[in-house]
Amino acid sequence: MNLAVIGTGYVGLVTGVCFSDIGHRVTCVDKDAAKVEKLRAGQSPIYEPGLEELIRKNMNEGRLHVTTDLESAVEEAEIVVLAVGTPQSVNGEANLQYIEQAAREVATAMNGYKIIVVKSTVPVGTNERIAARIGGLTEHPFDVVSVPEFLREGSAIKDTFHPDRIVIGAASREAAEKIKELHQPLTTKMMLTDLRSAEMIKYASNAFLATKISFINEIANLCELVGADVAQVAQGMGYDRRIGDSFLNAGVGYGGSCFPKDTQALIQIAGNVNYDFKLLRSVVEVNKNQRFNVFNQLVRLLNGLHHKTVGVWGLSFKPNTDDVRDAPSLEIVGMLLASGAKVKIYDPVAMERFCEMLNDPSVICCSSASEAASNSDAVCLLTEWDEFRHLDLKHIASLMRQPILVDGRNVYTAEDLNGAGLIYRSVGRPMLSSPVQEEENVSALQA
Ligand SMILES: NC(=O)c1ccc[n+]([C@@H]2O[C@H](COP(=O)([O-])OP(=O)(O)OC[C@H]3O[C@@H](n4cnc5c(N)ncnc54)[C@H](O)[C@@H]3O)[C@@H](O)[C@H]2O)c1
Ligand SMILES: O=c1ccn([C@@H]2O[C@H](COP(=O)(O)OP(=O)(O)O[C@H]3O[C@H](CO)[C@@H](O)[C@H](O)[C@H]3O)[C@@H](O)[C@H]2O)c(=O)[nH]1
Repeated sequence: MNLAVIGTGYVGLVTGVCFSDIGHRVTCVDKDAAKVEKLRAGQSPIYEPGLEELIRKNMNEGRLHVTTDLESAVEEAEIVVLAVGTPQSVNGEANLQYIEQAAREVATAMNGYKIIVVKSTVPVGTNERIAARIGGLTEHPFDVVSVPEFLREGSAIKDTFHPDRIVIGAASREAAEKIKELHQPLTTKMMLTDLRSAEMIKYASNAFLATKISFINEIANLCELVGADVAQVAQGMGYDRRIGDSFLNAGVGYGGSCFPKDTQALIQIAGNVNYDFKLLRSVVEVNKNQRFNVFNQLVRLLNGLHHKTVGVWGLSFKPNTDDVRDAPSLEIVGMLLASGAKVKIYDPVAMERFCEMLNDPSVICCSSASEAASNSDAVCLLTEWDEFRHLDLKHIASLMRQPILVDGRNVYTAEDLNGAGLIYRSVGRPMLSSPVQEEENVSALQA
């Protein structure tokens, strides 16, 4: 089949690559000419393990094309996939200007029947509105089908080639069956539903996962007060198949381009029909506060931050991506700088994007975790990149002015810390900080 994919962000690009890899002819369209040029040179505009290789393979084999020419791509396609951004507006609602613009452009480029697949995350009722808009601009027949995307950044390829499920929302049974056929090589776990339910499934899924994270973060905060270990608690809970063991990692809270904006958007969707989604409002509030925990620990341990040097390990909102959209690191580094600390940052891939987004020249960029720790009064770990798991902590402690490590992602075990000489704090695991050992570490420091 011939597909046009509009938007080459995470979703558009990975979708385009996936469908070309299973044998379709795909043209990815983006209005950002620099992105298109980069892609044409075989370079991925985003860091995602395995993506660049797949882009090159499918381009070389002639199935994947990239262009800024939306009109020609739509003319040639039987299926047009909309995968443009739906960022957060100032009032929390999803900003639909890009999807509306893309729908208008697709409508005016149509030259015959098309199935228009909406993969962008859009509020309930949007697919119907898009259909009405397109219908007002073209004489040609078409169907709009909602196929929400569930991929995770950092594991986007695996999630797309082996999805847990494909949700297909449509008013036309025929169009839904066509889209089902398209996904058949990827999975048999497909659900056909109406447009509004498909739109709601996406928001409800993200809101539920965000709820799990805020729940375990609250349990972590409680564990600290009562002397229990949240990692043990999560493990014990996870054995219950009704609960499941995923999304129970306590830490600095969720970030990224999806959970923060989609939880806010669902609160707004509810608000628009006079429903107060109390639970979700609390989830968001708990998440906001969770980012302060690491900061407060540093203030306590260092007796204030003025003229102190703090190393920061990990900046992307999660490992295996260079995405820093709504990353907890942005807020935490901002607070450290505002409190008068000197901040030394390190991330294996997200340095450039982070610095662009933070836009504060006083931050010190380092090329390794040990460089960020050198002569620092404390280090805080904000993203659990694999390379941080394999550091020689004793050596790290020896480089620091004060051997203080605040682990915002519960990366290290008691065994890792044994003999490292660190004053260590994590999230909801008070048992890991042995007061006797720490007193010895502090005395050694004062001597
Ligand atoms: N990022 C994720 O992991 C993820 C996962 C699931 C769902 N989603 C949803 O998918 C959608 C896309 O997210 P993203 O992160 O891939 O987007 P993004 O914002 O990173 O990229 C969107 C791209 O679309 C392009 N674009 C915008 N309007 C265009 C137009 N009229 N013509 C051509 N190109 C146009 C932009 O230039 C940009 O490159 C959002 O609704 C998001 O909520 C994202
Ligand atoms: O136990 C956990 C799991 C995740 N996180 C954090 O939650 C955020 C989101 O992580 P994850 O869900 O793995 O990444 P995303 O790429 O944002 O993917 C989410 O958002 C996408 C966009 O809507 C959806 O498609 C995915 O299904 C959904 O998992 C990150 O900051 C993680 O650090 C935790 O703090 N604890």
